[in-house]
Amino acid sequence: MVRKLLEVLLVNLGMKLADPKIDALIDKKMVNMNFYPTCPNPDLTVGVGRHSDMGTITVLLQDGIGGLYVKIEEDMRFGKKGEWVEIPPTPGALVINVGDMLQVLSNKRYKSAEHRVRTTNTTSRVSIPIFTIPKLTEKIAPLPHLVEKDGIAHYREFMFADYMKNFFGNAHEGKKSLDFAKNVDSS
Ligand SMILES: O=C(O)CCC(=O)C(=O)O
Ligand SMILES: [Fe+2]
Repeated sequence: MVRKLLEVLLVNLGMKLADPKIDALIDKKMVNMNFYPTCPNPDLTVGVGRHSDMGTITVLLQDGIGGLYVKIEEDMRFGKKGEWVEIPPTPGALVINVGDMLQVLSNKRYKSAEHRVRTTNTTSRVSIPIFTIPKLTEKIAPLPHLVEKDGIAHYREFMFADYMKNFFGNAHEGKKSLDFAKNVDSS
Protein backbone atom coordinates (compact mmCIF):
# COMPACT_ATOMS: atom_id res chain seq x y z
CA MET A 1 0.00 0.00 0.00
CA VAL A 2 2.84 2.40 0.86
CA ARG A 3 4.46 1.64 -2.49
CA LYS A 4 1.20 2.35 -4.33
CA LEU A 5 0.71 5.65 -2.51
CA LEU A 6 4.28 6.75 -3.10
CA GLU A 7 4.15 5.77 -6.74
CA VAL A 8 1.07 7.94 -7.24
CA LEU A 9 2.65 10.87 -5.39
CA LEU A 10 6.00 10.61 -7.17
CA VAL A 11 4.63 9.98 -10.66
CA ASN A 12 2.47 13.06 -10.08
CA LEU A 13 5.76 14.95 -9.63
CA GLY A 14 6.98 13.66 -13.00
CA MET A 15 9.02 10.66 -11.82
CA LYS A 16 9.01 7.47 -13.94
CA LEU A 17 7.48 4.33 -12.40
CA ALA A 18 10.61 2.37 -13.35
CA ASP A 19 12.89 4.87 -11.59
CA PRO A 20 15.09 2.89 -9.14
CA LYS A 21 14.92 5.91 -6.81
CA ILE A 22 11.39 4.80 -5.83
CA ASP A 23 12.83 1.58 -4.33
CA ALA A 24 15.48 3.58 -2.48
CA LEU A 25 12.82 5.85 -0.99
CA ILE A 26 10.86 2.95 0.52
CA ASP A 27 13.85 0.98 1.72
CA LYS A 28 13.02 0.54 5.40
CA LYS A 29 10.22 0.52 7.93
CA MET A 30 10.57 1.88 11.44
CA VAL A 31 8.02 1.81 14.23
CA ASN A 32 7.40 3.91 17.30
CA MET A 33 5.56 2.44 20.23
CA ASN A 34 3.77 5.22 22.10
CA PHE A 35 1.92 4.73 25.36
CA TYR A 36 -0.21 7.59 26.62
CA PRO A 37 -1.38 6.94 30.18
CA THR A 38 -4.62 8.46 31.45
CA CYS A 39 -3.88 11.94 32.77
CA PRO A 40 -6.11 13.69 35.30
CA ASN A 41 -5.36 17.05 33.71
CA PRO A 42 -4.48 16.60 30.01
CA ASP A 43 -3.99 20.35 29.54
CA LEU A 44 -0.92 20.18 31.77
CA THR A 45 0.74 17.29 29.92
CA VAL A 46 2.33 16.80 26.53
CA GLY A 47 1.59 13.47 24.81
CA VAL A 48 3.86 13.95 21.82
CA GLY A 49 5.02 17.49 21.09
CA ARG A 50 4.49 19.09 17.70
CA HIS A 51 6.68 17.64 14.96
CA SER A 52 6.62 16.27 11.44
CA ASP A 53 7.74 12.72 10.63
CA MET A 54 11.15 12.52 8.97
CA GLY A 55 10.61 9.79 6.37
CA THR A 56 8.55 9.58 3.22
CA ILE A 57 5.18 8.33 4.47
CA THR A 58 3.77 7.25 7.85
CA VAL A 59 0.86 4.87 8.34
CA LEU A 60 -1.02 5.00 11.63
CA LEU A 61 -3.89 2.67 12.55
CA GLN A 62 -6.61 4.59 14.37
CA ASP A 63 -8.57 3.60 17.44
CA GLY A 64 -11.71 5.08 18.98
CA ILE A 65 -9.83 7.15 21.57
CA GLY A 66 -8.38 10.06 19.62
CA GLY A 67 -5.88 12.71 20.61
CA LEU A 68 -3.99 13.23 17.34
CA TYR A 69 -4.04 16.81 16.02
CA VAL A 70 -2.74 18.09 12.71
CA LYS A 71 -1.78 21.68 11.96
CA ILE A 72 -3.47 23.31 9.02
CA GLU A 73 -0.81 25.69 7.75
CA GLU A 74 -1.77 29.31 7.31
CA ASP A 75 -2.36 30.17 3.66
CA MET A 76 -4.09 33.48 3.21
CA ARG A 77 -4.40 32.91 -0.57
CA PHE A 78 -7.12 30.39 0.30
CA GLY A 79 -8.34 32.17 3.45
CA LYS A 80 -6.86 29.47 5.71
CA LYS A 81 -5.65 30.60 9.09
CA GLY A 82 -3.21 28.33 10.88
CA GLU A 83 -5.12 26.07 13.26
CA TRP A 84 -4.93 22.69 14.97
CA VAL A 85 -7.57 20.17 13.92
CA GLU A 86 -8.26 16.91 15.71
CA ILE A 87 -8.23 13.84 13.47
CA PRO A 88 -11.63 12.29 14.21
CA PRO A 89 -10.99 8.95 15.94
CA THR A 90 -12.32 6.30 13.58
CA PRO A 91 -11.48 2.75 14.68
CA GLY A 92 -9.82 0.77 11.89
CA ALA A 93 -9.07 3.85 9.73
CA LEU A 94 -5.53 4.52 8.56
CA VAL A 95 -4.02 7.98 8.90
CA ILE A 96 -1.33 8.68 6.32
CA ASN A 97 1.23 11.39 7.10
CA VAL A 98 3.38 13.01 4.46
CA GLY A 99 6.94 13.08 5.85
CA ASP A 100 9.77 15.59 5.46
CA MET A 101 11.42 13.64 2.60
CA LEU A 102 8.40 14.22 0.35
CA GLN A 103 8.52 17.93 1.11
CA VAL A 104 12.20 18.03 0.08
CA LEU A 105 11.84 15.88 -3.06
CA SER A 106 8.84 17.87 -4.25
CA ASN A 107 10.64 21.18 -3.63
CA LYS A 108 7.80 22.16 -1.23
CA ARG A 109 4.86 21.04 -3.40
CA TYR A 110 3.96 18.44 -0.79
CA LYS A 111 4.02 19.66 2.80
CA SER A 112 4.97 17.32 5.62
CA ALA A 113 2.18 17.18 8.20
CA GLU A 114 2.90 18.93 11.49
CA HIS A 115 1.11 17.02 14.25
CA ARG A 116 0.96 16.53 18.01
CA VAL A 117 -0.80 14.20 20.41
CA ARG A 118 -2.62 14.99 23.63
CA THR A 119 -3.57 12.63 26.41
CA THR A 120 -7.08 12.19 27.81
CA ASN A 121 -8.39 11.92 31.36
CA THR A 122 -10.58 8.93 30.58
CA THR A 123 -8.60 6.33 28.64
CA SER A 124 -4.99 5.37 28.12
CA ARG A 125 -3.88 4.83 24.55
CA VAL A 126 -1.24 2.93 22.60
CA SER A 127 -0.21 3.94 19.10
CA ILE A 128 2.24 2.24 16.76
CA PRO A 129 2.95 4.40 13.72
CA ILE A 130 4.86 2.72 10.88
CA PHE A 131 7.36 5.04 9.19
CA THR A 132 8.71 4.32 5.72
CA ILE A 133 12.19 5.75 5.30
CA PRO A 134 14.75 5.91 2.49
CA LYS A 135 17.97 3.94 2.33
CA LEU A 136 20.40 5.45 4.85
CA THR A 137 23.00 6.20 2.18
CA GLU A 138 20.47 7.66 -0.26
CA LYS A 139 21.21 11.19 -1.47
CA ILE A 140 18.06 13.28 -1.08
CA ALA A 141 17.44 16.58 -2.87
CA PRO A 142 14.57 18.30 -4.69
CA LEU A 143 13.95 16.56 -8.04
CA PRO A 144 16.11 18.36 -10.65
CA HIS A 145 13.30 19.02 -13.15
CA LEU A 146 11.25 20.71 -10.39
CA VAL A 147 14.21 22.90 -9.42
CA GLU A 148 14.56 23.88 -13.06
CA LYS A 149 10.87 24.73 -13.28
CA ASP A 150 10.85 26.67 -9.99
CA GLY A 151 14.15 28.45 -10.61
CA ILE A 152 15.20 27.62 -7.04
CA ALA A 153 16.09 24.60 -4.93
CA HIS A 154 14.44 25.10 -1.56
CA TYR A 155 16.64 22.36 -0.07
CA ARG A 156 20.24 21.29 -0.51
CA GLU A 157 21.36 17.72 -1.16
CA PHE A 158 22.11 15.58 1.90
CA MET A 159 22.50 11.94 2.83
CA PHE A 160 19.42 10.54 4.55
CA ALA A 161 21.48 9.12 7.46
CA ASP A 162 22.67 12.66 8.26
CA TYR A 163 19.10 13.98 8.24
CA MET A 164 18.06 11.22 10.60
CA LYS A 165 20.97 11.88 12.96
CA ASN A 166 20.02 15.54 13.13
CA PHE A 167 16.31 14.67 13.58
CA PHE A 168 16.93 12.44 16.59
CA GLY A 169 19.76 14.58 17.95
CA ASN A 170 17.53 17.58 18.61
CA ALA A 171 14.33 18.22 20.54
CA HIS A 172 11.36 18.33 18.19
CA GLU A 173 9.95 21.76 17.58
CA GLY A 174 7.33 21.76 14.88
CA LYS A 175 8.87 21.59 11.42
CA LYS A 176 12.30 22.90 12.51
CA SER A 177 13.70 19.50 11.47
CA LEU A 178 13.57 20.69 7.85
CA ASP A 179 15.94 23.59 8.61
CA PHE A 180 18.78 21.06 8.42
CA ALA A 181 18.18 20.75 4.68
CA LYS A 182 17.11 24.30 3.92
CA ASN A 183 18.96 26.10 1.20
CA VAL A 184 20.29 29.47 2.33
CA ASP A 185 18.75 31.12 -0.75
CA SER A 186 15.26 29.81 0.04
CA SER A 187 12.73 31.98 1.86
O1 LIG B 1 0.19 8.66 18.65
C1 LIG B 1 -0.08 9.17 17.57
O2 LIG B 1 -1.24 9.28 17.14
C2 LIG B 1 1.03 9.72 16.69
C3 LIG B 1 2.41 9.52 17.24
C4 LIG B 1 3.45 10.21 16.41
O3 LIG B 1 3.18 11.23 15.81
C5 LIG B 1 4.80 9.65 16.27
O4 LIG B 1 5.13 8.68 16.96
O5 LIG B 1 5.57 10.18 15.42
FE1 LIG C 1 4.61 11.67 14.28
